[in-house]
Amino acid sequence: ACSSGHPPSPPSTAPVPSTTVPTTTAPTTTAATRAAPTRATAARVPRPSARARAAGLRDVRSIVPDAVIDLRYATRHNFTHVRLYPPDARCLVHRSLAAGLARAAHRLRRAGLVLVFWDCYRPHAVQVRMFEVVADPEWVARPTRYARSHEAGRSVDVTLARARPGGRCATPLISGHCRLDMGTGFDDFTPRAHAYAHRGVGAAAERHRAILRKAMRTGGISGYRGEWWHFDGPGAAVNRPLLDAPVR
Ligand SMILES: C[C@@H](N)C(=O)N[C@H](C)C(=O)O
Ligand SMILES: [Zn+2]
Repeated sequence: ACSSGHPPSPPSTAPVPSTTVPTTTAPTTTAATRAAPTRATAARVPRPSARARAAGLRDVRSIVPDAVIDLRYATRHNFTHVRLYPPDARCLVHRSLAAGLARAAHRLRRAGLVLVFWDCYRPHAVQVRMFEVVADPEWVARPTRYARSHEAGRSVDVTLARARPGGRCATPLISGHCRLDMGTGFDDFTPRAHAYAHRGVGAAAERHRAILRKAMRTGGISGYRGEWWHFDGPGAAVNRPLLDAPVR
């Protein structure tokens, strides 16, 4: 469930310099619809805009340096088929998610895995547009007068990839990593996307979903039963004033 607000603000910062690693994309995507995901580096991450900082938002790369950033809503490769964010959008999360994400990423790292971020803070106007396309609160939170969940920067959409894979990828390569099989792609709004779905979800995918949930839970971040990729940080369900922060 989510919230309400203002349209995304105009750009206020220069594009974020980050390491862009060539990627092999899923066969169904094309260069025209898919921006290259970026892999966070240990290099200094530029500060988010003043408005984002005032809202308590941080660039996730300053929290999880090895995160793979694949913001689908900054491309047309998403369920709306429209680019909803500027191409240089960043993954911004509220500071209340920082410790939990760092902890989850640490646990995954020890297993040779990295977090891939599909979505983070989401401006209210984008939530409104999404709900116009899929008006089903099970899949897209209904916008209200308040900021919650993604609109408050307190929820993330994530998947897993294996770092430094040896050999070929059975699943698409992303920034030199093999994405793990999770049973469905992002925003697959079918029953197979339910976090605990069994029918039509392979044994490996079920295992991978459980690994992701467990790591996030270690960081106090709860999975949403309705979508295996959606996770809520502390206080995500609380109604808060709408944020007026740009996504870059
Ligand atoms: C749209 C999907 N990625 C998502 O985040 N859904 C939840 C329910 C939301 O909109 O908050
Ligand atoms: Zn989500």
